[in-house]
Amino acid sequence: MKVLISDHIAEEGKEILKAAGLEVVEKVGLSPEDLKEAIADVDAILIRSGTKLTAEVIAAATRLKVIARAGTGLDNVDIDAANKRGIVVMNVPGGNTVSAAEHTISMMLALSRNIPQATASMKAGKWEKKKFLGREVAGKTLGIIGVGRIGSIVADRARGLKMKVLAYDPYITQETAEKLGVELVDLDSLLARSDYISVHVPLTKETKGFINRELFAKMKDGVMFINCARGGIVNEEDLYQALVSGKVAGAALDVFEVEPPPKDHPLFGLENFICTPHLGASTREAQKNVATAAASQIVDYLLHGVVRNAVNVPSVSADQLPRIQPFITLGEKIGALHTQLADGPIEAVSITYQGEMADMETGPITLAILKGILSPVMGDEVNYVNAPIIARDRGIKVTESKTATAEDFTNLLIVRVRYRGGENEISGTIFGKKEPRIVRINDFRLDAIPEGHMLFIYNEDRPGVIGKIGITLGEAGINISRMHVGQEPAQKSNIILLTTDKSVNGEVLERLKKLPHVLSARPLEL
Ligand SMILES: NC(=O)C1=CN([C@@H]2O[C@H](COP(=O)(O)OP(=O)(O)OC[C@H]3O[C@@H](n4cnc5c(N)ncnc54)[C@H](O)[C@@H]3O)[C@@H](O)[C@H]2O)C=CC1
Ligand SMILES: O=C(O)CCC(=O)C(=O)O
Repeated sequence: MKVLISDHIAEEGKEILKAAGLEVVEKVGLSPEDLKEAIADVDAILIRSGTKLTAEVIAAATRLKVIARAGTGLDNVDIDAANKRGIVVMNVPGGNTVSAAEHTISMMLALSRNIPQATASMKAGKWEKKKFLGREVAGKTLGIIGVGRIGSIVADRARGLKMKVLAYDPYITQETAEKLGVELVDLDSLLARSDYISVHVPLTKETKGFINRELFAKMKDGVMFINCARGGIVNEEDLYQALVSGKVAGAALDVFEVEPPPKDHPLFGLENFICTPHLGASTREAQKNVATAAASQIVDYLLHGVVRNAVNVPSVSADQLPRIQPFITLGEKIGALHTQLADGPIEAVSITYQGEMADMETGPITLAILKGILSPVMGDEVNYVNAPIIARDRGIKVTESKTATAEDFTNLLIVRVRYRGGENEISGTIFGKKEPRIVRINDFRLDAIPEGHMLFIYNEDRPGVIGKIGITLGEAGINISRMHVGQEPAQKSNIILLTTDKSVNGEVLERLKKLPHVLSARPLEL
């Protein structure tokens, strides 16, 4: 499988991809047309903020399965277009948080002490000591808009600098604010009371153009303003006016509405404006973190089907992942088994998580079950992203429930499927730490490893049936590697699950079906 790297990514990330046996193609700085060509035959793309994955580019990516962002923001990716194509979009939230927060603090201090301006002045041969009179941050008030991952680290560092920190974030609780040592206030109070204001919200429909003329007017005279979050949150024209009028004494931007901004951007002409070219995450540490995490996520998804940090699929947290991964495999196998056992189109799926599973993140397991159900019919067209959409479009009703106890097992996954004309129930568990087992099919108890070419036989419980099946397969040169027999004494019937070295079909299958006391035989691929 092939991975396209279209932005500058730390070497450590590339090494992870190569070590996993993936072909790595590196093409940085492509035009949209060249990107469309380069993305056409890759299975994954690894990007930062430079690559614009528009709907048009995504439409050209006929093999693409995963977009991984070595960083947080995904505003350069058309996620709706990816959803429609069943492409998993992943990011690495948190990997560059400290770097972005430190950059914000650097911007605040650089603004306060005129460091960029003084550097430029000295390099121009001047010694303008008087001109660059600064201000201390100690004892001043910093207003943080959006106290998530980055905003809260900025708050922590600012408190270390002896600043008073106000926060506006309608989505955090008073308790969280207290833990962070910030005073949670409404937006107007923050604007009116802060000497410095720093924005740390995501760019959304709600926050686009959020910091505008009206808000600047409500700020303290001589406030200093910093945006290291996303361009577009601040109206750049309104910021320009506020800087020219002196309402805002200084502003620092790391991010712009259009990146890179036009060379003649009006803000560049202002002495009290400083900027960096989206450098918040550009540290060795952050780049190593995000590149290795994004690369591992690509490997996990392409090679093991495990989704981490996906924005369009419920993610599994890193601490839950080792626990949940075997259940994802089990869920997918049970789903695929159901479709192959159903004698008509599937109408409803009812999933019960029992025992220790009940307190896991079960969302990804449900997705895996749906993917398993749809895969035998749709092949590669279905994945963890589009499985619930396809299921819904096909009128498959999905319900989930959880119970803390699980009969004789520590964990039990019970999937009941109603198809037109009947119902089947399959239960599975994980033995040890990661061995998936099918432990019940309808009323039959068994202990089957769900993998490879299998044969499902339903027969009357009479002596000699198993021997005849073995002989029939042996004569056809088919080797049996495992056999599981489940008994239903009340009905005097058995099910036999065989694992074979080849798939069983055609004439051999017909001969098996005609054996005395064999009621049905069907091949399964798991
Ligand atoms: N300059 C750079 O290189 C980097 C920039 N970023 C950007 O930094 C920003 C923050 O990132 P994180 O802290 O990781 O995000 P986060 O999701 O952890 O935090 C965002 C916070 O904003 C709050 N929020 C959302 N809408 C709001 C609104 N209308 N008003 C007030 N608060 C609101 C949320 O409740 C949340 O607490 C994002 O825009 C991200 O794209 C992230 C990494 C590097
Ligand atoms: O990759 C970068 O340099 C930008 C990082 C960023 O903005 C993000 O992670 O959201």
